[in-house]
Amino acid sequence: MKVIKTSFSDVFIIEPTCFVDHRGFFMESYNLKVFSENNITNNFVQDNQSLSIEAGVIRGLHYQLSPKAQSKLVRVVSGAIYDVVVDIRRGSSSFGKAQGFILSEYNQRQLFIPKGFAHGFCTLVANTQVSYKVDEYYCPTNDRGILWNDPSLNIDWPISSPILSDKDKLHPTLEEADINF
Ligand SMILES: Cc1cn([C@H]2C[C@H](O)[C@@H](COP(=O)(O)OP(=O)(O)O[C@H]3O[C@@H](C)C(=O)[C@@H](O)[C@H]3O)O2)c(=O)[nH]c1=O
Repeated sequence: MKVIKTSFSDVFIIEPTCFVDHRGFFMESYNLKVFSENNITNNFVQDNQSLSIEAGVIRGLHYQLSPKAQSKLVRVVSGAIYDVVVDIRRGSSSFGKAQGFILSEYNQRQLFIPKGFAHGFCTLVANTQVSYKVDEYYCPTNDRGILWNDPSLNIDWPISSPILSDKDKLHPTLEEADINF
């Protein structure tokens, strides 16, 4: 299992070692010891999974307000996504900066996202299932979002007319958003 740095000092790509044989493959999708050795010491308390039936579904950009902020460990069980993080920590030198990563069933890459980032993804193929661990329980009253196509974020989404939830159509821009980290 490799832990790879990104342009954000505390966002990491995790690359599990995949053992392939004539039956298929085996991999460890999570290993507490490896994470601890890399100073990722979150206590994950909930596992989530979503299915998006179509390519071109965007979910996000989501976060939970402090004290219910969540770190996330995201992976793709089937299909592929363009996974995006946005630094929303006021005072951070990278506040408002976004970065995207391809996670897929083929590269088996995972993304570790610390508290203080908004998260969203676009499905690149039909029937994409995303699974992720979080280190704080879902809290609807602290659930917040930022508009997926906020022009200030310059996110290079692979699609211009995505399929969105009603909730995700109505989020504010980062400038207007309710943020406290
Ligand atoms: C996120 C979540 C939702 N729900 C419920 C609320 C709602 O009725 C239904 C669907 O919720 P949503 O529309 O928010 O699901 P979705 O748009 O898939 O939300 C997810 O998007 C990605 C990008 C993330 O980063 C996740 O943390 C999460 O916010 O599931 C839970 O019960 N527990 C949870 O942890």
